Amino acid sequence: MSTTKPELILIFSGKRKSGKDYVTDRIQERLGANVCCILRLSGPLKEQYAKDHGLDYSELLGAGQYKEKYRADMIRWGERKREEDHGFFCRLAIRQAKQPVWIISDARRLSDLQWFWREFPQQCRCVRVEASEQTRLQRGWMFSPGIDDAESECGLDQGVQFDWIINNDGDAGLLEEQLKELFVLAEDKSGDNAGQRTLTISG
Ligand SMILES: Nc1ncnc2c1ncn2[C@@H]1O[C@H](COP(=O)(O)OP(=O)(O)OP(=O)(O)O)[C@@H](O)[C@H]1O
Ligand SMILES: C[C@@](O)(CCOP(=O)(O)O)CC(=O)O
Repeated sequence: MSTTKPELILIFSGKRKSGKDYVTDRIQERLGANVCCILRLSGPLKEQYAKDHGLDYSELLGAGQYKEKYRADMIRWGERKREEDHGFFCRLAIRQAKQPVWIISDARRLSDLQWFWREFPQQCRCVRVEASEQTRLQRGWMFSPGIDDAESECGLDQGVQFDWIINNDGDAGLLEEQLKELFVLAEDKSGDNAGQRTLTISG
């Protein structure tokens, strides 16, 4: 499979309604879509799941309640695919990526991180988005047994050395402050030295 080699990969994780999409959208707005793309591991998963089950793919991608009706079954469906091939969704997610900075907005499992670290040992940085339970409840989260206590939500609670932990309980100013270092790194990596080399993904 052919893609374009990135200069920096920011791998985001965080609990439901912590604000992964919100924070990564803000970063892309700041860096610009020519420099930074947002890649969702759940994108190809939801696309195929929607086709197989006659569902609305764009609704599954959104922040509303629609996807929550199907979440438990989507998790099981995706885990069956991952058991056969750990890198299955990672490879699909990066297919079209051309920008020097990639944001993976929804890592959930150590196997996702391991795949990226193996393929791109120099480029990966891990970012955790955190918000209190109270904030997440206000954003529409409700604890669901079998989801919030399972690997999909807890797989990266231990065993990862995060490069940044972003608290997303506060206002825009507080968020901006916490993203400063990350912007400096991304702007540095996407500057003059941002190469456009082609690489081959194995496996
Ligand atoms: N800092 C913030 N300020 C205002 N609204 C926010 C902020 N962070 C998140 N939100 C809002 O909270 C809701 C959930 O955020 P988001 O969809 O980014 O979370 P998520 O972690 O991607 O959630 P999930 O994985 O459950 O889909 C969205 O409606 C989003 O706009
Ligand atoms: C099925 C799944 O990909 C849903 C992710 O949805 P979202 O990122 O919370 O919108 C979660 C998983 O892969 O375990």
